[in-house]
Amino acid sequence: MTLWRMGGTQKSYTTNPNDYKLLEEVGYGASATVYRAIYLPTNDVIAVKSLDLDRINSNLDDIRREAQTMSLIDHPNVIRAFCSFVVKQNLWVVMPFMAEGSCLHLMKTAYPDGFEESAISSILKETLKALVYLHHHGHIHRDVKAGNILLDTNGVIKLGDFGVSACMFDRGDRQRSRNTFVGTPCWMAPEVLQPGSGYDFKADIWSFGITALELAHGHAPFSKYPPMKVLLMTIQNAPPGLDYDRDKRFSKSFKEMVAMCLVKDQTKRPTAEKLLKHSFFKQAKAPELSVKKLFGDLPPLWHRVKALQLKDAAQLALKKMPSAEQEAISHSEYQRGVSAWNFDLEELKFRASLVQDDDEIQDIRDLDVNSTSSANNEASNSKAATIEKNSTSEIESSDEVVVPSESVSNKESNVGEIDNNNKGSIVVEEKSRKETEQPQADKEAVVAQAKNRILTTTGGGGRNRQTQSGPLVAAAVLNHSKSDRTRTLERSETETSQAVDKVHHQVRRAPSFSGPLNLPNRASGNSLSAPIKPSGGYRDSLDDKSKANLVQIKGRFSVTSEDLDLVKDIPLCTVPRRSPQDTLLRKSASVGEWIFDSKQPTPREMNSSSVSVHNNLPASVLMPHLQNLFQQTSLQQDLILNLLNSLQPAEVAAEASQNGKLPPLPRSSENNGAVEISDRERLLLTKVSELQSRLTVLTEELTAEKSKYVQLQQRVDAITNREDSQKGEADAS
Ligand SMILES: Nc1ncnc2c1ncn2[C@@H]1O[C@H](COP(=O)(O)OP(=O)(O)OP(=O)(O)O)[C@@H](O)[C@H]1O
Repeated sequence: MTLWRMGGTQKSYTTNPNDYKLLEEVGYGASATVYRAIYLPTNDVIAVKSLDLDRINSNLDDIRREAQTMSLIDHPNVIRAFCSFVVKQNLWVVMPFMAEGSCLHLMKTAYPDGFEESAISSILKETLKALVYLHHHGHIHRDVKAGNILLDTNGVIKLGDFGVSACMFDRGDRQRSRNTFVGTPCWMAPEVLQPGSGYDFKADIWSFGITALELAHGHAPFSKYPPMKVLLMTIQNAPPGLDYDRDKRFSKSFKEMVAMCLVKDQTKRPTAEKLLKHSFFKQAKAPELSVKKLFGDLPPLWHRVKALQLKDAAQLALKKMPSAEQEAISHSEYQRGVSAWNFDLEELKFRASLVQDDDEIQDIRDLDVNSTSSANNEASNSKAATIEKNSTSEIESSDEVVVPSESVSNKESNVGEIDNNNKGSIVVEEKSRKETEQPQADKEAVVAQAKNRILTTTGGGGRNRQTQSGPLVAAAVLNHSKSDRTRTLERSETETSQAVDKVHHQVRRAPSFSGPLNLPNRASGNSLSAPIKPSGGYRDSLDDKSKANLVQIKGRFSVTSEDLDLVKDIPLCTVPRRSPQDTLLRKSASVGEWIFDSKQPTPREMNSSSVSVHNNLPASVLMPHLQNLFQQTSLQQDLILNLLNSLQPAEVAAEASQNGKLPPLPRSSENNGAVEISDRERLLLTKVSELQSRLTVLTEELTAEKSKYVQLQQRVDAITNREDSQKGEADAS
């Protein structure tokens, strides 16, 4: 039996599981369940964190090395492990019991809209002290968030969960600047997403800023979105912050402090030490004055946890209900943006089924851009202009799914067909890829790699099942354990994530990525080819060019399809042409009315020989392309028709007389116009074939002339040679 001494005190704990009596569950994370427990030899109340080793992908050497480093930690604001040992397939980590749980639990229980500023300043100050200490000792925490800020009944605040912490000063294969991608998406700094660029302790400052927003609003920015979306938002959007107008209840110094943390350029973020000197923290009260009162009237932690679990379970059940019922019941939830994400799920599912890997990210990019607030640069962030709520509300009210079309000729013809009131219909937006691709090339690479990282979790190293023989901070064993998550405190996030994961199911099987991520260091070669739109407000942010490219807007959907390249490869004969009559009748119709119209002929119903050219493509892939092409052709037809109709007869007659006596375009009634246009088309075709015949004849004549010329040249050469030889003979004689 091994005895371990608590840092700074004389208390010792054994590694014999029989000395511990587990009581209630007081928390659960991605890979662990935390219990209130009694240490029987002394009757001390402690916490035991039980980690499922099956879910920990880190090898034991890493754990041990981390544990050794972490065992040196001794700070009043940093939770540390007393000891740890293996029990069956679990690793038990013994640590002090923080009777009020985490700030996240507290907010979920009683402060859904966040804490008041005095409590926030105290909580953040204590957390920052922990970071100063950790950074000073060469540690990056990498998982700073409200869920890891623990409170006890006396108002003591400790930063816990070193599951993903890293030691910067380690030797060997470790680097000063980390290159592993670990953390919780909402709290992750942009540079953490940069492949290969590495990050340092400033990543914790970003997470600290996000945590500040979390405590202020009751949730982290973007927390309702699936992880991949959060990653993209973090990269693309202006940093979130406190809004000067909307967050009136918070002081200027709080807003400034947050803005200082949430600067995308990590070099411009202050160190923890410097940040601690900010006026916001100077004013902070002692936690026992400002924090203790937060949980005065609340039931014991384990009751709260139980209630939260039940609530989560109920929400989960609600989400499994059929959508109609769900929509009726969860109106308030809809307003929070959860259902808004679900709203176009089928749409996304449809798209996910037909597009390769990269397209799914484009969906999100498009939605991201649409959701971005007017805050557009970091300078604005320094003024603490928040985009977080803006983006949320934008997305809540936004169902855009963007369908890009590369048919330039379609552009103007449909501009202005805007119906903003028609929720759920489709926007077809023309985009010049060149415009967006070039300036965003780097970002694309980053996003692609980030995406690949998300979708490919690290494999674990060899896993031994030996008893740990040294003091081990809970954190140490959590490293690399975040990939296969079934439970997380933020269940709603998980559910959202699951919903989106469902969408991505046909593209690849990915685990739920809510909560901390542990992702491979190396990006795969699967690069992202689609452009990223620059940040900006949703529809208002469309620049003039984009507006000019807009084919049609209906409702909040902005549906893009990158698939028209594929369409180009499909023979035109596979596309059923609508009658001109149909064209006239339908030219104002929403694309959305037909593009997913089940009555449209399926590829099988079309010319089977043509389709067989693409028989390696499944119908689900082919169908939308054909529909797109169908649409394209129809729109082009409409455009030609409109142009022809707009021509004056005199002009047409003049043109006709100049160019080959085509009959003038008849000004006809709506009824017979289509037939007359058809005649004209036929005549034009005849004219073209005539010209082609003439061209052929002329080409033949030219060829004949050329051969004549060659023959003549040969004869001239022969004569010249003969003359030369005769002259030579004469000279010789
Ligand atoms: N010492 C403790 N005393 C009381 N409650 C605790 C303690 N440690 C953790 N908890 C509770 O358990 C929850 C989960 O713990 P922890 O964050 O360590 O698990 P995890 O698997 O690392 O979670 P995640 O990785 O999702 O953050 C915490 O959010 C907190 O509410």
